[in-house]
Amino acid sequence: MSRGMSKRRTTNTAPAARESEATTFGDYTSSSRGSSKPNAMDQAIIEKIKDHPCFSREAHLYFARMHLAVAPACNIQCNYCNRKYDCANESRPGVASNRLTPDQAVRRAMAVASEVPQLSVVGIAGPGDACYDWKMTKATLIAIAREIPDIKLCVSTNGLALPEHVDELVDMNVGHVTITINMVDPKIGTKIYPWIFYDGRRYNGIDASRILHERQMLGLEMLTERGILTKVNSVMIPGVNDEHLIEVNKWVNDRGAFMHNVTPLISERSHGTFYGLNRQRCPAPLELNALRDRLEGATKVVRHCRQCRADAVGLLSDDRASEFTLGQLPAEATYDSGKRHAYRQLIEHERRGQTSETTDATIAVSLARSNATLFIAVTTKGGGRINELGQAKELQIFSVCQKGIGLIGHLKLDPYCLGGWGEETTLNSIIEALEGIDFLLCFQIGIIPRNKLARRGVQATSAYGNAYLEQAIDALYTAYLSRGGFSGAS
Ligand SMILES: C[S@@+](CC[C@H](N)C(=O)[O-])C[C@H]1O[C@@H](n2cnc3c(N)ncnc32)[C@H](O)[C@@H]1O
Ligand code: SF4
Ligand code: SF4
Repeated sequence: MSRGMSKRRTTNTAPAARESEATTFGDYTSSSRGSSKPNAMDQAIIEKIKDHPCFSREAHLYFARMHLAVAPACNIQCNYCNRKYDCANESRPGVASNRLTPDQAVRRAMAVASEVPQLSVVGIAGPGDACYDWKMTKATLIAIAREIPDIKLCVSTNGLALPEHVDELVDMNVGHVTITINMVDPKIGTKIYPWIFYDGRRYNGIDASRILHERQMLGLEMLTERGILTKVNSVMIPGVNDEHLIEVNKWVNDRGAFMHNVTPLISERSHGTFYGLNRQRCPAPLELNALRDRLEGATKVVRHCRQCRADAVGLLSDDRASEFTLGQLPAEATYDSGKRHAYRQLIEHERRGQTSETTDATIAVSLARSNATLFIAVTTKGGGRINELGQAKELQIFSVCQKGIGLIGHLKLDPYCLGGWGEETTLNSIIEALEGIDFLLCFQIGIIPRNKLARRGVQATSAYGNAYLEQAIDALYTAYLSRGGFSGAS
């Protein structure tokens, strides 16, 4: 695996799942821990998150977001960010193929809302900072709310300019905000932020980090007081803030953050960032997973974030931004709500189906007695099913143990290697990415790739093709336990 996943064959290593309350709106599908019905959470909050793909793990299977890249300016510098570097094939936060004016953004949103039935959220996640580039953000959000009244609005910010806009966010009915908080100790901040621009002047060093920290905490407290759900993003930077994020988690938990989304640093020399040029390493997936497992408290831990581009469109696992570039938009902006409304009706039915099938499958797991933890990769392009026909754009990685099923993360596969399982380069790239994984569940797989994977210790099977992910993982785990461990793939 490209970012260093080590091989696991243990039966009682640290479980990936937390023992906290679990609902299908949290990070884990419940198993032996009890009900998967959503009554463990306040109904008003469920209403706010149930169709927000980033604030609910379950919702990301069914609902889509779009980012409008209207806010290019930023008031701080992070050592991992370079918004000038864009590769259309690359999915990374802070990059966007085109920066949009508010008018262009509204036209794009109306086109997407007419064509993408799953769309439920429009957000501004840069490419700079939504609260600093406030005029652009505000003009865009007001127009979107007018043209697509039933859409949820969302913004992402580093927090420095957040406090002065909190009341306007409330007035504009922005229900969800993300703040990136990478430290609560300004000394650590000096290793992440070389400067900030605040109150008409530039600050460097410890002063910059101290001001940023104070503003972030104030902004979070203000949002909590006003009932806006806040997700805190933290970038895990090994050797800089990895251990410190436990402390960050406590602070944001105490200030009412709804979710904590620890994401891995993305850093390559070609990005031209300070970290990239200085060879700062990125965390390995299992390292990230271990840190997420250590986060305590009421704040939910996010495991399904895709670290999207500033112009992303669609389901988190199936980006459709290339279908809605500026050049493809109709000159006249019109919005037809028909597809979205029809989809919402269908989805209620689909959700009920998944809940009952998943519950049936989890009962079987609860009967088994074992400490085994398995790491399982699945190919999917959305809808919560194993449904990708051999052309995996990404793999989702789950752990399963007696406590339940946890999404560890996802691995994007090389976009130049998408020809299908039969091609040598594709296969090698997939095998490389699966280092440390016990099973691969896919829609179909030939004998040659299956054997190649087996030689690397990965048992591949298409026996669960088109099944719901959690149901398939539960069934596989039960079968694995019943035959007493590894004994060849089906
Ligand atoms: C591009 S920023 C835009 C919003 C806002 N300026 C902020 O920083 O929160 C969106 C998210 O991408 C993250 N990000 C940017 N570059 C990154 C990188 N190289 N690795 C990991 N996360 C990154 C930021 O930390 C932030 O959480
Ligand atoms: S605050 Fe956001 S946009 Fe600004 S430099 Fe940091 S990551 Fe990039
Ligand atoms: S970056 Fe993460 S939180 Fe933001 S839209 Fe993508 S999945 Fe959601």
